[in-house]
Amino acid sequence: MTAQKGILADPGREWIIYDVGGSRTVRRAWVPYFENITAIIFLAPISCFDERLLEDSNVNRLEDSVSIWRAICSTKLLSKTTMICFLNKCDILKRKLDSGIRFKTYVPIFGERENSAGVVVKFLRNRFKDIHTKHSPEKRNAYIYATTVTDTTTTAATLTNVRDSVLQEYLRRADVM
Ligand SMILES: Nc1nc2c(ncn2[C@@H]2O[C@H](COP(=O)(O)OP(=O)(O)OP(=O)(O)O)[C@@H](O)[C@H]2O)c(=O)[nH]1
Repeated sequence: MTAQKGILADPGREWIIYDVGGSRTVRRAWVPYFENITAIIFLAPISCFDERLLEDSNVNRLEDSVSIWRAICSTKLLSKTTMICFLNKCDILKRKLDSGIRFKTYVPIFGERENSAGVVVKFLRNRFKDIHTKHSPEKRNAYIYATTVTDTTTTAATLTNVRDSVLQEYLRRADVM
């Protein structure tokens, strides 16, 4: 795990940003170390729907992201943490779908829906949201964004929304307590 101090769309206020990539085992192992953190931004690379993990060729990469998201959402230590999910690499997803690769070949429950980026993103947004609702130990909101983080202009706008969502959630909880 690498840690980096940074400013997240909020001059004057520091955030500690942790990058917790790595192998499948490492990705799951960090969860208990994040008790009491304010928010998690989970990046799910949704363009990987037709790829398999390097470390385990039996596992689809999108399904791996779904299962880690489920594990994070259901972790009791993180029950007060605001969950933010970036459905990332939308540009690569669009390129793949436009080239004729069928999403339903890899995700059969997608069924006969239209094979377009908009429809796939909507489907995945609902899937990630449903998992969050079903598995959260306590009632809370999830903030799910479709992103292409290499597009720095739209990502700056998304991060401003994220900051506002985190603040609103923080204030809402302070009010409730
Ligand atoms: N086109 C595109 N490239 C991206 C996007 N997000 C990250 N990348 C690139 O993808 C490469 C891998 O970066 P990450 O995805 O952050 O790294 P990672 O988590 O170790 O790798 P993955 O498991 O492949 O996601 C880098 O070259 C990034 O610049 C995106 O939304 N669109």
